[in-house]
Amino acid sequence: EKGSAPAIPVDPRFDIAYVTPVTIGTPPQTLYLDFDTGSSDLWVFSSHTLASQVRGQMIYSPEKSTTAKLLAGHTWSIRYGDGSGSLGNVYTDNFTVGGVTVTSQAVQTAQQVSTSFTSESDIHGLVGLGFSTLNTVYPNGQLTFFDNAKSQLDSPVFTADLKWKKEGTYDFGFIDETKYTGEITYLPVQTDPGYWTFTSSGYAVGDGSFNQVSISGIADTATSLTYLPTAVVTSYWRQVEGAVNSQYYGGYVFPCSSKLPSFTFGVGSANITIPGSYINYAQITEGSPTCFGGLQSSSGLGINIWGDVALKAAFVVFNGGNPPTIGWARK
Ligand SMILES: O=C(Nc1ccc(Cl)cn1)C(=O)N1CCCC1
Repeated sequence: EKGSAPAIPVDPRFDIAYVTPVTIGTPPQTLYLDFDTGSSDLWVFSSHTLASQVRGQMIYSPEKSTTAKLLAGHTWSIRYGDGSGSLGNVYTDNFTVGGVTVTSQAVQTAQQVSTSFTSESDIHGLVGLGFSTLNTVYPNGQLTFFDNAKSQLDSPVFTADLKWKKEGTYDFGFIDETKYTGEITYLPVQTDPGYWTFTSSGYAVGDGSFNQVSISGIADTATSLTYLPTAVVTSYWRQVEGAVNSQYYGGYVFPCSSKLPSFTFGVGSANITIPGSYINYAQITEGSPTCFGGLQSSSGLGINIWGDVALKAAFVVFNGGNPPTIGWARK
């Protein structure tokens, strides 16, 4: 089996996130979910979510699905790197993405969600695509959609072709050669504790010289920006006149009129170049001459994160084979 589904930018003014249509249950209920390689819970806004915390989201109602089964005695609770979170209980039901169906997928129904989820009406939940070891369901951890689907896929892979302010694609079970140029460079993945963790071989700012330095980080499709070591980020923003690391705004801001340099990162002996335009993330407020950078320091996170700002510059293969690897190609 194989399948494809669109990755639609939420608020295409600045690619906050990407959502993908899925159907759950019988008859099928359609929701738009944020596919997240940085976590491993599949949770949705539901008929169980506090009414005061639902603001326009589509919801999954298990009581309207003839194939839904309560996973009795199971609960979940998750906290993300930006401080947002959700919690609730668990059903199993049929779950379909791009024509690939998993029967009896654990679908975590939210009873509570934090304010940032309530205020984002275009995101109706998340599909975790990290390793199942990260799943928060208690007392028995559940498998991700990808882990459940893997055995029925033509190849145990999924790919991410995210795009700048445009609709991209998630493919399952195959590698679409038309989506990239040149070769795919595969790197080893550290699967402990459960992220797609790989080591980049270095970086260059604009047309500058390449700095060979190992940067271990996670590929995270649900993190909007990219967070790298302070030394790397400082050397980037030093090239932008008027850029400052603002305590007030919580990161590097710069004059929106700036022409930003590109940022190149190494993947083995190859490299990926993020155009400067992708690093101009957004005006700090509507109409402001000050913009917020898409490349920020990871100090304080304890982890480097290659988020959407980096991922959308590449075609990325998440290979769930034995051993798992991650592939990068230019496009
Ligand atoms: O919070 C996240 N990433 C993240 C991590 C660190 C920092 Cl500073 C900011 N963001 C993340 O992946 N998600 C998934 C759903 C909502 C947020």
